Amino acid sequence: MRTSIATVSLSGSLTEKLTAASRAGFDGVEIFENDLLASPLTPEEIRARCADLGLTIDLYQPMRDVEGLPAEEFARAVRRARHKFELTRRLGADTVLVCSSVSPLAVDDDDLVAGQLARLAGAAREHGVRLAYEALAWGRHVSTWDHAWRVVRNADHPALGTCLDSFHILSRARGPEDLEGIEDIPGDKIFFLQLADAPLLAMDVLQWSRHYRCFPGQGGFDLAGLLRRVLRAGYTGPLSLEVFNDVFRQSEAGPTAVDARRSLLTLQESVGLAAPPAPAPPTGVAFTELVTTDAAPVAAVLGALGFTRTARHRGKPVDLWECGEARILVNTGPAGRREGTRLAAVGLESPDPSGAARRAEALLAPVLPRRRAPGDAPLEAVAAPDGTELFLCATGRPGLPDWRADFEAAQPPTGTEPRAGTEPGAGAVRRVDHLSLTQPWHQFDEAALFHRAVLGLRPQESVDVADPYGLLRSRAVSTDDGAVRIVLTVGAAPVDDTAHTQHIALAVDDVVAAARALRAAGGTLLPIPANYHDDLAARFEFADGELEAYRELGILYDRDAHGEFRHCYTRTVGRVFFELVQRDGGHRGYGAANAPVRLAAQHAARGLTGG
Ligand SMILES: O=C(O)c1ccc(O)c(O)c1
Ligand SMILES: [Mg+2]
Repeated sequence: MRTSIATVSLSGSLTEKLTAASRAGFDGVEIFENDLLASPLTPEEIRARCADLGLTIDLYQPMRDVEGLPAEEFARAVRRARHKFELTRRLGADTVLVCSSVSPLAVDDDDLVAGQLARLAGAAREHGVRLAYEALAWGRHVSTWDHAWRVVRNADHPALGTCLDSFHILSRARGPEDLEGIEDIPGDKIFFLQLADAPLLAMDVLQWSRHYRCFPGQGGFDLAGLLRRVLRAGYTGPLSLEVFNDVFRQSEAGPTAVDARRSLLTLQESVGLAAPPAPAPPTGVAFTELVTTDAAPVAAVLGALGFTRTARHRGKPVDLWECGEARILVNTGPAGRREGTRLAAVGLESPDPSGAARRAEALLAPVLPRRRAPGDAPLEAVAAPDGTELFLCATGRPGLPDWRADFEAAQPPTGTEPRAGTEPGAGAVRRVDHLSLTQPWHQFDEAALFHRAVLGLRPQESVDVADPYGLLRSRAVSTDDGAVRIVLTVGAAPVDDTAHTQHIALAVDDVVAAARALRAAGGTLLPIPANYHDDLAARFEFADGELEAYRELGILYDRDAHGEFRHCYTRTVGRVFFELVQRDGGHRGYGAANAPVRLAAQHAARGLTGG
């Protein structure tokens, strides 16, 4: 089916919006009135611009407060409407959207509304256009899809149909019973379908709609369920995104349009209207790559965590450090990169690297060159919205390129013995428990959708985390078995350095032993205030000596219905720090309850070191 996007969903000038919609692959646009009024282009020029860009204009909108009016008011409304109909014709569009009235003058009289809509439709037809009547969820008298449809049916005019808008429908639906009957509307009387999702918020519906709409799959509505009903009704018009969102209004139109199309493709896939290569969810973390201009502190932390440098890249200044199944690449080149230390790439074990890359490509993810340098193993890689490079790996799988082929065993440097003070095994790092990646503030919803749609990870609920200097939002995406867990985090505004951290959480069997071993090897743990442990003592019962060990080492504790979570943190190097995690009994969380204390402790630690 054809895809379309309302210009109100994108930022910038009308020209910028049209260009972004076209580049992202949309077939058409809805022109929002303000975008036209503010444009220096004539309607004919807008029409020509769209044609040049390969876009049709599928809708002009909105017309407001034109129905259910006293006679004199209605006569004025018809005059206004004729101007809009003519404009719509000049744009080369054939449909004008009419929102249900919010005017205090509007009368609660369905027959009057139907009669006036029929007269407006008659006038519209004289200009070669038709009217799509949409119930705003806050309409004065008409506020539900079935009410709008009843009026349209009773008006019985060929140039009058209804416009279904998923936000207005689903924001008011108490359950599937409120959607029953959509599939019985004659398909050719559904003149238009607007799609928007939204997070499930308990708030005034107008504010909710105007500020919090998001692209399908980024909120809590069952868009696929609604779309199936509309398709069953026989609707054949465009699938059009109409998203009012404060963040998108401030973000670059190009990436937003790509995010929008990815969302729509994923929705189309879920109802059988598109068939990108099937998802091949990752089965583990092959490696994490840190890029640093300051290798010594990174090596010191990794050494204290029990990692050993086992191999070096054949052609680049990249070291492989390993401990258990956890592998970390430390990249110290090329010179002139951004200062500091950051997590630049993640290798994900993929059951089908090329299939996963083809899916990513079909869902508009930037696919990176397979070889980064001559001689490198040809690895499939895509870029996440935040720029993190995601390599799709087949470690040790015969017949497929192995990233390790680029590495040769390192000569153990003299004097680096295995970490001092470790009883083998007790606190040893086993593997990566999770990665936590701070997203640019305007890409949080996009990131969650990307990881779900492109990688096949399942998003969990989003949680708010208080930071002393702001509020973070955090949302985990993971495989069902927990083999890959990524926590996406974002600050409420452009973030400072601390909020912009990334971290690697390492799974251990015994976090107390791991923390002691780290200290014995010269590592530093993030100190946690005594008040926190006093509070823990009041909330939980611990075995003798347990809490004392947590106090001493800065270990945090959490519990859910499934099990327990014990964790502590290293110092931060550049943007990166490490967490040691003991996850027992199938605990599903990430220590979100402890995050405010951790964030405050990190701010305090930064103050102390002045860095
Ligand atoms: O918020 C509004 O006014 C508005 C306008 C036009 C629409 O199609 C809509 O869904 C909402
Ligand atoms: Mg709408």
